Amino acid sequence: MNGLEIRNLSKTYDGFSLENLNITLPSGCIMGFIGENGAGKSTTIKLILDLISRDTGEIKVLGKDLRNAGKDIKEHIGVVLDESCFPENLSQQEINKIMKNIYRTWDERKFNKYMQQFSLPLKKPIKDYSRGMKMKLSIAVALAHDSKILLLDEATSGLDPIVRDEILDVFLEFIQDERNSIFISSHIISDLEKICDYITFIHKGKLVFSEPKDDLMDSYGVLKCSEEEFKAIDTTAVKGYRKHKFGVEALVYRNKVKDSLLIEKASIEDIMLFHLKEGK
Ligand SMILES: Nc1ncnc2c1ncn2[C@@H]1O[C@H](COP(=O)(O)OP(=O)(O)OP(=O)(O)O)[C@@H](O)[C@H]1O
Repeated sequence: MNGLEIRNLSKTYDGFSLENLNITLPSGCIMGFIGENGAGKSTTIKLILDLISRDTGEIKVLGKDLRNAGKDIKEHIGVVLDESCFPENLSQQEINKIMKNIYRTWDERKFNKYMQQFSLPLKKPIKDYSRGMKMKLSIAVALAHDSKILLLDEATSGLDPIVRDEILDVFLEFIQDERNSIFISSHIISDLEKICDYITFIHKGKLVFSEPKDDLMDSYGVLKCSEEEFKAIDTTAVKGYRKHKFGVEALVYRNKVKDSLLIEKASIEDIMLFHLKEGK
């Protein structure tokens, strides 16, 4: 079964449209969701959760449309949005008590394990937490109710590199169970490159690509060459380029460029940035 399926999803706001989005996230996989500020990532995640209403299209989470799914399915969806939504005067242990009443699937032992692992204080009220501490609490809650899918909107922003690395390990551990999956938006593309199986890129509300990370990294390379060498290349081999003082840097399809030219590995960030420079 797929963790997430989106078919022909559209939503229009005054001055912005998310158009005809199609995404499939198989179980056992992590999908990174990337795009510039205002591309439509949070809108998509809110649409998936049915927090806002879609204009057209189909969305299935764990095989069900959340518009008419019962409470059961929601117990298995872990969500972290980019701001904390817990009452600020409560401590982690008070949150624990509340969650026990909200989720039949609440696993107190697991929650406490994460509280220890993330070094979160037992009694301090959340209002006195740092931003990173609030994020860690939200992630622990998302993981502690037998979630089968995590929907994460900028869940690691504001965390330092050491904590982020620790959280990425927690995510990798989570998908060891092949029934589980993760859909995560982030501007920290190097993090996504480390853990994701699929990368989905949207730009101005439109899907640019949604593909296995390894396919993207195998297909593209960064060519560094002189202007003369660049002019000699088949234009269909070039996805985007920039000129600088010493020549040209271009994102190219590896199999369309002759072997004698030096092609370096392209990062996901390169692939994203050069797609935006297409034809320039
Ligand atoms: N409730 C709303 N009413 C009108 N426009 C909205 C509303 N919510 C979002 N938008 C618009 O939708 C567009 C996409 O916003 P969204 O928050 O989905 O982007 P994003 O990709 O998550 O950006 P960021 O990386 O900055 O978080 C923006 O132009 C935003 O102004």
